[in-house]
Amino acid sequence: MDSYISFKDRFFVGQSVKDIIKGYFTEYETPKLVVIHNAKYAILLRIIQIIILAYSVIYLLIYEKGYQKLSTTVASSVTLKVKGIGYAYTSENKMIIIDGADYIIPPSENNAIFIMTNFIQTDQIRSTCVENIKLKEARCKHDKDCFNKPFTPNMNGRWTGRCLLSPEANIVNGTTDNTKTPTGLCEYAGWCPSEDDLSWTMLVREVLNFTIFIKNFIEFPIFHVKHKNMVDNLKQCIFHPKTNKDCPIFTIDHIINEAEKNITERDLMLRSGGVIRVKLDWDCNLDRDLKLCKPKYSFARLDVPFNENPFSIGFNFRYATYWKQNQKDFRTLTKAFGLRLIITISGKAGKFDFITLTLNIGSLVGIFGLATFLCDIILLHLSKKASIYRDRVFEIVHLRTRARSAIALPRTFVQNYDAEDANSESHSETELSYKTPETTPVPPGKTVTIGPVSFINPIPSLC
Ligand SMILES: Nc1ncnc2c1ncn2[C@@H]1O[C@H](COP(=O)(O)OP(=O)(O)OP(=O)(O)O)[C@@H](O)[C@H]1O
Repeated sequence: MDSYISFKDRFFVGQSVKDIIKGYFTEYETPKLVVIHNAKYAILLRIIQIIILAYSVIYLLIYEKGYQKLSTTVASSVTLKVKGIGYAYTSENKMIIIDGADYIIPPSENNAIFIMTNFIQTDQIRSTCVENIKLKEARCKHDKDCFNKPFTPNMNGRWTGRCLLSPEANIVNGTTDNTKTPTGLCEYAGWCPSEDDLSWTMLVREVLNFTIFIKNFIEFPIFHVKHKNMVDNLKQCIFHPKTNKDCPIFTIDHIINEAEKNITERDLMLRSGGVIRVKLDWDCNLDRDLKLCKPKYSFARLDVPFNENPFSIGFNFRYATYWKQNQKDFRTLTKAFGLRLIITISGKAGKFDFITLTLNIGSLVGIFGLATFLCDIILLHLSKKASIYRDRVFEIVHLRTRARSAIALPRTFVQNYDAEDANSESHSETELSYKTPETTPVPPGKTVTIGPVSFINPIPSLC
């Protein structure tokens, strides 16, 4: 019995494979079109088609430059140079002049620059001295208070274990408190005296008038195009958003105003430092003259505003310069506050490309088919006589009684049939009409013969 079934199965499988192969070489499928004679739906279809056509051609092809090959890969180099003379007053009210070599630290950086706008300088020598009064852990009454103390991040040297009585340590709210046992401060060995950042800070004046030259070279490697942000006949200039847009030299005032609109915040940025992002955005149409391709400059503040009371405000760092005198080591410790400008370059370029154009036109033709799809949905599901249209569009094929049920209705029948409203619409061939593919739900792999026509496995329909 089993062997009989397996033989039968094998026979049918073999037969099916044979049918498929035979069908593959003797016939092919082509979609059948149904002409819908109905002015209302035909007009709706044409309107949708016109909208799609206008959107595709005007927006996608022309406005979005669908005919161009795009590249966002850009190789770039930036050099920055700041010029301007500033000045500051020392604690002795002496004016000192500060130039570019003083306030640009370090002299050169990659895609960034630091401009010192405020600083604290402390001349120091290697020695032993009293700890900074700001350090609570350094307060002591006896030497043992300073011995074997754990490390604290703000200590200025290695503690020697001695407690130095210090009148400063008894000052509370600006007055000396003589009621309590006099307290002292621990002694440390290291660079003395310690820096006092509550003391005199030297604000660099005239910073807002400093100018920064942003020199940018770019390349779009895909198109082998090189370009720069300087026009050929560039003369000494200062950037102005309306009158001098091509000038790559900006005042610090312009940059800080663009990056921060609040005047108090701007003032604090000059005192405590800040970080500003400078963005050069290139958008080049390589089908036009390369000279027309210019970057857009934008400035934004990156550090947290002071009014949000962040854990760490502004931007600062310390550095030291060393010298020797009478065989003794000296250094000047500088705590520098200032503006750090970070430059970012982004860009895209487009150039006419036949392959891109062909591919985009292909996609647009695909989108065009959306009009018929939308009309079909309305006609077959939302219209009053949807069931009548559905009967005409979808053929139901009964395989077992194929002679009776597998009917492909003749075209004359379709033409004579009043689909929507026999009184209001005629069926002449000149009437507005559109075509929709007709589909027949037949189980996959089955061959259906209707009169002289055979077909295999049609694509499943909307039904
Ligand atoms: N920050 C700036 N503000 C105004 N002009 C600047 C600035 N940086 C450079 N320049 C001017 O732009 C021109 C080109 O500068 P570049 O640095 O390429 O040449 P340079 O001869 O090395 O400049 P310089 O010796 O004056 O620093 C020079 O005339 C220079 O003075």
